Amino acid sequence: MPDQAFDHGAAAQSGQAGGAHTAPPAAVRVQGLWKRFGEQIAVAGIDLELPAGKFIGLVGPNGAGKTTTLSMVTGLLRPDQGTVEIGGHDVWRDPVRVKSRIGVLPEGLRLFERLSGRELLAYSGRLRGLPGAEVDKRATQLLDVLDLAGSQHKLVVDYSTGMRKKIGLAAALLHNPQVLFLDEPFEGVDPVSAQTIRGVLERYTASGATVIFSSHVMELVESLCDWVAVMAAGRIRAQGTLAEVRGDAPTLQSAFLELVGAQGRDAGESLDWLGGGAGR
Ligand SMILES: Nc1ncnc2c1ncn2[C@@H]1O[C@H](COP(=O)(O)OP(=O)(O)OP(=O)(O)O)[C@@H](O)[C@H]1O
Repeated sequence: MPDQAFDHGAAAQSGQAGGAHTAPPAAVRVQGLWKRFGEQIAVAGIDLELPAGKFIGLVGPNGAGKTTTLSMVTGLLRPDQGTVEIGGHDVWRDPVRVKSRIGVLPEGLRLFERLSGRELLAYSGRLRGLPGAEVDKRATQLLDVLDLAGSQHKLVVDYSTGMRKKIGLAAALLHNPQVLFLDEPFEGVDPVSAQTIRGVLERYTASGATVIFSSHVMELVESLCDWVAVMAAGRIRAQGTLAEVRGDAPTLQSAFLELVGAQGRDAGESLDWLGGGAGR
């Protein structure tokens, strides 16, 4: 069970007007977050209030600003402006406290390639301050559940894409964080491994923890998440429960296309050279 005191702090400090029983406490609170890279505004002053104990999807098209947002929220990239609180603590003012309570699986994860999977977990666990015997126990269970036990002594450099995601997930879960951030956790993962990852995450949220993951695969988000934030061109276009964001649309995919203004873009005449027969 994650350390609930942390989330209670969030409830107390998230300033929920109207008092008791109105909304679940915020796991993550983002206010006025901005990031610019030269001329490019990647994140344009977003506000987010992500409830605790939920499976949350941050969705948006390529270049929407999801990775930039998650990097700023998890203390990996300094915002130009704005604040981020996790469990009521400011990520940039109180980074050690916050980082001890979160797990992160970043995009383009860099791992220690010359360690075996088990050594990587042992190293991560000790870095997190866990006793050796506890690290061993947790690592054995995670390797087993994630179907990596047979490859635990293989070097990470020899792992496949899906195996890398799974060992990265194990490292992010080892210290039993209260909030887990995953950037595109299912990208490049086969259906069997995806199902395994999904099972682990569902079990984790069932204990009261929060998962926040980015994706552009709507079917996946629709089947996994109870809460969704839609991002496009650096802004949040909608946030709320799956039902609220979907509205009257038949699927999240169609609601999403409407929200990001991408409906009906087809190639028309512009790709008239493309195809088997004509013009050869
Ligand atoms: N380090 C950087 N330097 C310059 N521009 C950047 C940098 N990182 C991101 N950007 C730009 O910021 C915008 C948002 O990028 P970001 O990677 O956050 O989007 P995303 O929603 O994660 O996209 P995708 O789904 O394709 O991964 C893009 O226009 C991108 O080119």
